[in-house]
Amino acid sequence: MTESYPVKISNKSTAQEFLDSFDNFLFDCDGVLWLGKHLLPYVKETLSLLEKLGKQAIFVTNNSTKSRAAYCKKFASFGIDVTQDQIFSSSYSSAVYVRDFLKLKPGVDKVWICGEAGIAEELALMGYDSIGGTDPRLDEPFDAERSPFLINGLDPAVRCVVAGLDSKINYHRLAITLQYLQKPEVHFVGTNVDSTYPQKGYIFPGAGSVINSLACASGREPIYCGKPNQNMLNTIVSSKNLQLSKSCMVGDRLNTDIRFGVEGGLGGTLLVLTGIETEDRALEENAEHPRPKYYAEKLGDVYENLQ
Ligand SMILES: C[C@H](OP(=O)(O)O)C(=O)O
Ligand SMILES: [Mg+2]
Repeated sequence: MTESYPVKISNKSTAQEFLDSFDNFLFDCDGVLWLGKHLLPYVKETLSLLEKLGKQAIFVTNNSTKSRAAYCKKFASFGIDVTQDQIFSSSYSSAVYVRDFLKLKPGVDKVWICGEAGIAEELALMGYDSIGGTDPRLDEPFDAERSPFLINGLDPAVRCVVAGLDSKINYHRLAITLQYLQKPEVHFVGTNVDSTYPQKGYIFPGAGSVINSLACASGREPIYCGKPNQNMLNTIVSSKNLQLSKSCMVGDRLNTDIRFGVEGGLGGTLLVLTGIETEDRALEENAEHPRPKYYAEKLGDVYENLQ
């Protein structure tokens, strides 16, 4: 099926056509709604407009640093009311994978985390004990003769490593995570493949860059649970009973968000240029990623062009 040429949302008629085409909007977060602590222009107004029109908003982030509950608090800090069941984070989809696909036994099998608090929190909600992660002893400089994670021996109950974005990544965390990955019976799960992470005025290394270093050292490839993995979309579609043709994925990255929407058979996709991608990339034909159906300078252009 040939892709239609991407339509830029830049006036009233394209904005109205876009809104009228869908009932459900799946929003990526980093690079679409916000850049770190900075809410992007007219995001709040756009979400309010969708609510007024009776449209459904769902939030789908590859960022595993927070749990869904912590994301509710982040939305609230911007004055946006969101319930936990509207949020699907890669910390949650990774915990679902551990529970439903790996079928680890809660209270018996443990998880070693190379990542932030969101992963441990979502695993704990499913009854799993985890070690590593934000344990402050991992902040210490690495010394094989002194690391408590080595001198006390590896935990034999660990059956899975979950790795994600970690702003406190260091050699200690990488070294101990590798010890667990050297055990073939320990599963290797990555929360998301994103090579970079957009912040206001910067692009920083993403989870994929951290996880790739573990893949290189261990010679193993992880299962990635975030976008574009369709397990994540299947979880959303079934729990929300979505009509695919009336659903649109809104993202800032072609090889995760737009691929997720196109491969998931959604009715459409919108690429916004406030995160990772550029207009040239939105328009180029590239075997690496599908083109979006729509694109816009920013999400808020949907609202602004209707005023
Ligand atoms: C950038 C990505 O988050 P998302 O854009 O999926 O919210 C991530 O945190 O790696
Ligand atoms: Mg993003």
